[in-house]
Amino acid sequence: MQTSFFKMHGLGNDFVILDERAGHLPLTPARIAALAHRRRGIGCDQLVTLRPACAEGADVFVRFFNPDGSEAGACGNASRCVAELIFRQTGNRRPVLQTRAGTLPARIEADGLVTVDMGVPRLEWQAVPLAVEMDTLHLPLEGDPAAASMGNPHATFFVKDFSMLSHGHALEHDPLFPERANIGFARIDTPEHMRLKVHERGAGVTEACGSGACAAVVNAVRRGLVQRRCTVELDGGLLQIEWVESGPQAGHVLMTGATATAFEGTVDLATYAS
Ligand SMILES: N[C@@H](CCC[C@H](N)C(=O)O)C(=O)O
Repeated sequence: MQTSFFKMHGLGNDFVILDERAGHLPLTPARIAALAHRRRGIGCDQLVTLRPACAEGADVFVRFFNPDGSEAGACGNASRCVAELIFRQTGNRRPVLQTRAGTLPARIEADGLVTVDMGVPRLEWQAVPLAVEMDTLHLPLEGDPAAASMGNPHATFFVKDFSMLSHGHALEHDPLFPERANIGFARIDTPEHMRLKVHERGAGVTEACGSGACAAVVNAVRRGLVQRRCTVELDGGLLQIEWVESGPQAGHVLMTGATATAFEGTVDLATYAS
């Protein structure tokens, strides 16, 4: 079964994008993991599928899968890549993406960067989710992280260096996080600039994590460490994040950055584990 795909990335956070708008593909967690494998498959941080939208005003329904086969409610960089793809296919500079985490309006900027409105962060312990009732601004873990949901669960540690990165896997699986969590390590350089590395749930350390950047800025603002507009420097490049204070988008988190297409191809799904 020959299926065409796009290979795109946002700051080196890379995606295989499969189009299911003309019919569902036989994708299982095992097949997704096989396709995402770096040596035996196409290789990606997330596999993304496009289906016809059913939410009013949305152009496409987007789903995100980690290389371990698990599904994520949100993926910021993949959302920006899909917005860019829809723009290329339709000329629409303001595509709207339906995701499990909500309907996300996007915008292709005049300079080619792509902005996605990631919606309003959820800060209640049940929404992250956390295992028991607690203050999401101070989790009872060594290093005093804060938690937030951007449609997927994040914990942010504020650090002086990145020596804790190797603890990412153990922290992802900490019993505090019943659905596991993406673990960010943020070094605050100035109130307008932070350096961030993220161990992603189901994927490991990636070159960039868009939802992780949004969560890090939200948590840093809550701690009084940065301004609501902040540049986040990831291994793969820069994201501009704004947690909007007032106006019609008040409370929403906007993320702007570059996207790129690496290549397009076809793959025979039948040759991958079902
Ligand atoms: N790369 C992402 C996040 C992908 C999903 C994440 N690993 C999860 O399981 O929640 C991004 O750019 O946001």
